[in-house]
Amino acid sequence: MALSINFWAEANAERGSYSTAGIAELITVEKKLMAQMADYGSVLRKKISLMRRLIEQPLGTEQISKMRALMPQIPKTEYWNAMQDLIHAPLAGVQLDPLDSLELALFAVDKDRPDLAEKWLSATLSGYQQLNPIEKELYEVLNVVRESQVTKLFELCAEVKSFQSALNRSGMMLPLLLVGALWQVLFPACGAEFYSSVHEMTKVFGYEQKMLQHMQKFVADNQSKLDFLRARLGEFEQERNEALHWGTTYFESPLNQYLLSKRLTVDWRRVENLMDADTGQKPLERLLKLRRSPSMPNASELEGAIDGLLRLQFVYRLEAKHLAKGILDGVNHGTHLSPEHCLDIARLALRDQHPRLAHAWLLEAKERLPQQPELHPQILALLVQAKAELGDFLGVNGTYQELLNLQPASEEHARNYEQFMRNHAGTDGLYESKIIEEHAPIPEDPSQLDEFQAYSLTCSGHRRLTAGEERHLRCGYMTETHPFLLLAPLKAEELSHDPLLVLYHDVIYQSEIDTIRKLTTNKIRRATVLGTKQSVVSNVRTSQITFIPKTEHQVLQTIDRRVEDMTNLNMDYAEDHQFANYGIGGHYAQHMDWFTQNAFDYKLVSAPEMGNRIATVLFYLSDVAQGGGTAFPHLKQHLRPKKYAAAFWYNLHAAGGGDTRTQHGACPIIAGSKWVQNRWIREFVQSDRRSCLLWDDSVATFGQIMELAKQQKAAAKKESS
Ligand SMILES: O=C(O)CCC(=O)C(=O)O
Ligand SMILES: [Fe+2]
Repeated sequence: MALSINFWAEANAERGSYSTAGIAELITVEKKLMAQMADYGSVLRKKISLMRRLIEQPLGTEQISKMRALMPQIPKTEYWNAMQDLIHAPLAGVQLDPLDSLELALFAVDKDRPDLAEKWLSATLSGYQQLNPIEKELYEVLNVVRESQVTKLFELCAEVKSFQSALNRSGMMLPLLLVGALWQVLFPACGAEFYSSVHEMTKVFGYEQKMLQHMQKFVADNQSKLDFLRARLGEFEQERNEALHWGTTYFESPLNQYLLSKRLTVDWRRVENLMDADTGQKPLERLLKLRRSPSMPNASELEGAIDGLLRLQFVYRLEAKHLAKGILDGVNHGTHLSPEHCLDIARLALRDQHPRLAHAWLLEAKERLPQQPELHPQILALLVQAKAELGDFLGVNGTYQELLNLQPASEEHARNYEQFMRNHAGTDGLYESKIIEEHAPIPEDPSQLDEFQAYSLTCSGHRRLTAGEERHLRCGYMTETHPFLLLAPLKAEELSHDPLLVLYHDVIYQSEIDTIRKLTTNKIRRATVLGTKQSVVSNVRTSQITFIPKTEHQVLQTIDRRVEDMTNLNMDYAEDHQFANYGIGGHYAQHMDWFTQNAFDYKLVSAPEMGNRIATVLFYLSDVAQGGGTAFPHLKQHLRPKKYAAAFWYNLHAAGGGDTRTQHGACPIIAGSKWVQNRWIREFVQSDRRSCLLWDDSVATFGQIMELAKQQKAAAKKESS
């Protein structure tokens, strides 16, 4: 262009006026000029077509696919390290593309650093605002950076920040949201069984919060995509309606021709690209990563949760109708169960030989049928089974009728009903109705109780000492075992004389508990019990435990000195400190702490040279909102967990044999979380502390015990005189 203007200027300057020759010359010049222009035009056309190709090209797909192919080759750790460094980098002087800043912001969100995420989101926004309109549109169409999304992310960061500070305030697990950096620490390799520990549950509860955020992001991304598509749809429809309205004259307008071709080329391509885009892929990947983490409860843990619920129901004789409304032992927890929940629980109850409980849950499921009518046949089919097991044959008959009315075409129901009628043909019971109680009646004669029943009834308070039996027990201050106790006597409450069971109050301090909580963080694992030949995970004991040697912290040695005062036993011969946490439904069924000969034979006992567990001291490191006591069925004692208290009992007879009357169990937790510490003191060498009897007092007759008491009394009298 510059060339042609100069040309004209030069021509005019030289000639000054237009002569014929001048005009002829001018025409030649004009021809040259035209040729130049044609050239220019072709250059321009080329440029335009190039630009069009550039614009119409599916944006960067080739490069993206090449990059994607390269991605797996990039060493992940280096990439993460680089990102890690970058998110902390100061912003001054850094001019990043908004896409890059957004990537860093998301990385920071992933690392639970909402503060850093906010910094990078601000950079994203300012970068975005500096884009020209075409670039902005490009970003929008590609759905990579949108102002509205960035704003939403800002809100998310603020939410995460307030959630974190709320957790800090409530003293719950602090690193709940620090998913990225603490991934390894938080996801122990053995996997966590969340129902067995509230501690674990608070952790996965935190992960669920993250999952919700990913889901929100997924919905938001797809929403933006749909919003864009819906807007285009509206525009296209409107243009088509106009065209239809005008008929063929519509295409006579070059403008309309242009609009239609533009739509069919560029606009539709954009729409296709967007429809084809993997919107929400990233949040989906993050969600999947969380869901696949070993901490996530799996089907067996779901069963464990139901198992825990059924245990609570059985042990505390709770009613399904209350449980389904969220009322646990009189306390309303504000939860409501659906027919499907009730059915799931009933199915497991039936499988685990709790037909009474199954029956009650099925009635609850039936009551709620309007919510999920499609479950009706399944409920009735299970009800038939439960009623049959409980001998309510008239009920079975009626339920079959209901089922056949509901699904008259079902050959299976007809076959089962026929079979049932054949089996019971001619029996009177078929027409007898039976009232089914949710819980079996409590036998009047305690000798009829099996061990689990006795333990359960002790937990629920149905089995306890009479006032007469309690009369002999004493409370008081203990000062004997150490001179120091004269200054700070131990508050002791006697719960049983023989075997000795004492509850000490205020024998551990909050500062010690705080240290213990720090020592046990991330160490607790699902507890096992001794099987016949090995230690096994079992529903008999659903807690999480860890052992810590006393050398690990001064506080453990201080506690042991106190235990020595409480028991007058030599703490050199004690096992490592055991800490346990029980979650909702968590329990430890009736057991004895002492080892059987079998356990010694199979070498299941650690440090067997120290002998058997002569005594136990059980510290309560927390209160428990509901349930979670320690039940001694033989002693008819139920100890409510009381923070700072500790129970002490001898496990062995004075002659060394295991005392079966020390059988005890940790009652299931209804609500709350229970922390305890076990000190298991071994038999060797305690002879100077608790003298061994030469005769076996475990098989002593009443007469022998009376004789012994008499001798001891006489000896004491002699000593004091
Ligand atoms: O947690 C309790 O109440 C009892 C625990 C217990 O008996 C044990 O760990 O051996
Ligand atoms: Fe125990």
